[in-house]
Order: sequence, then structure tokens, then C-alpha cells
Amino acid sequence: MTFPAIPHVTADASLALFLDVDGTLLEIAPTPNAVVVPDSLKELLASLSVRLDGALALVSGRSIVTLDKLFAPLRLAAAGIHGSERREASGCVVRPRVDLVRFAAARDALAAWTSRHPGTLLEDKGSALALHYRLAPNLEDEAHREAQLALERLGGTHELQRGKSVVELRPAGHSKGSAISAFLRDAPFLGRFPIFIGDDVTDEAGFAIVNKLGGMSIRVGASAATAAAHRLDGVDDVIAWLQDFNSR
Ligand SMILES: O=P(O)(O)OC[C@H]1O[C@H](O[C@H]2O[C@H](CO)[C@@H](O)[C@H](O)[C@H]2O)[C@H](O)[C@@H](O)[C@@H]1O
Repeated sequence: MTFPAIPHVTADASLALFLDVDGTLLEIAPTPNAVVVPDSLKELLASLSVRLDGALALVSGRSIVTLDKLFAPLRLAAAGIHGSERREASGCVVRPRVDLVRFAAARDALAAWTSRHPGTLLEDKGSALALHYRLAPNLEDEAHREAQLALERLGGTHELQRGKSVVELRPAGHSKGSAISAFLRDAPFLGRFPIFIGDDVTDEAGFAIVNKLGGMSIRVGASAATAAAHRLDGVDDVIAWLQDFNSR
């Protein structure tokens, strides 16, 4: 399938930029903690955020706490855990409530499973759990079965989210689309033309909302079917596009 070229846009007060993180701004690494955030990327995001009056948000599967650590000293507008938590313009972070007893039971069951399966890894995000198997791809089916069992322990509060060599249990009823909509209801995003760039299945809800609002949706990577209207090949192309956007 061919995609139309991305129209030229100028980084000004009419635009809002929403950016996925892993696979979009950062190259995929063997484990979540192994990602590299170049200073040049932080400088580029800081510059773009100023030019857009703060209307630049990270919209990630990572928690906001982790995003702040990765991108320090920046503290950008952000939605974390696939849209289930969001830093509002006031600086307050809105987080979903979780049943801590059930959550601990699900986490402990998955942690016990990872301890028996070398190459797998459990990421505890406080209200979500990510079961990674990038270093043990043969365990994909088994990991999905374990995640399904853990989901049942949570009693309907969470949903399964597939990702790149990962299966996640994330709070139900939220998405990257709902987070982008929420940002666009408040300053500095209110009334702006939204652009969203993402690379994964979790980003499709964001593309759908941005398309509905008449904005611009861009999927990174060549293979998957997508609702996005435009395509970039990889992280290097995203960075080059952002640099060009910042220079106009
Ligand atoms: O929505 P995103 O910002 O793209 O976050 C999606 C998940 O990204 C992270 O996992 C992925 O990236 C890791 C580092 O490159 C990689 O090792 C892993 O295999 C990928 O699935 C992150 O750890 C998750 O919490 C995010 O949900």
C-alpha cells in the first residue's frame, strides 16, 4: 500500500503534536531499561515544545514517572500507560484507581512465572503490568496464556494490550485516543490541529481520534495495517521529520 506524502506544516500556534515514545522517538532495545535517549532528542523536544506553547505531549505505554526519568530534565505534557494516566495543564497527574490486593496477586503470579522462564521480564507500572518476552520469543504463546490468567485475577478492571514482544494488562476504559481527546479539551492544546506519530497497535486508537478530528496521523514502520494516513519508515525518519518541522 502507498501512503500520501506528509504535507508541509509549520511549528506554530495552530498545531498540537502528540508523540509515542518506544519505536517512534526511541529505537527498540532488548529490555525497557536499555533504551537510549540522546541529549539531541531532548533538545529537539524542548525546542518544539516552546514553539508550540507547550502543546507537545508524549503519549506512551510507559508510566509518566518513567517518562520523566527518561527525558529528564524535561517535564513535558504526558499521557502514560496507554492513556490511563495523564498530566494535566495544572501539573497534576490523574491516575486510575486499582484494587491493590487483586493487583498484587496478579503481579506476584506473573513475577513467579518470569522467575521460572529466563529471558522473560515483568515491568510493574503501578497500575499496569507488562510481561516482556523479547529475549525469549519462543515463549510468546505461553506468556499470553499467563497474562490471560493474571487478567482473570484482576476481575474485570484491566484489559490485555498486545505490543512488540510484550503483552500488557492495562486499566480498562482508557486509550491513547481518549488521552489525546482529553488534552485537546484544555489549553494549550484546545482548538489546535492535532498531529500524532506512533508505531504500534496501541497507537491505532490515537490515529482514529486524530483522523476524526481532521488532524494528521503518521504510523512508523512498514509492515502493519493501520488507520494512519501517512507513513514514516523508522525512528531516524521521525527525528528527521521533527527537525525539519522545527526548522520551519
Ligand atoms: O507506547 P510506547 O511509548 O511505544 O510504549 C510501548 C511499550 O514500550 C516499552 O516496551 C517496548 O520497548 C522496549 C524498549 O525498546 C522493548 O524492550 C520492548 O520489547 C517493547 O515492547 C515499555 O517497556 C512498555 O511499558 C510500553 O508499554
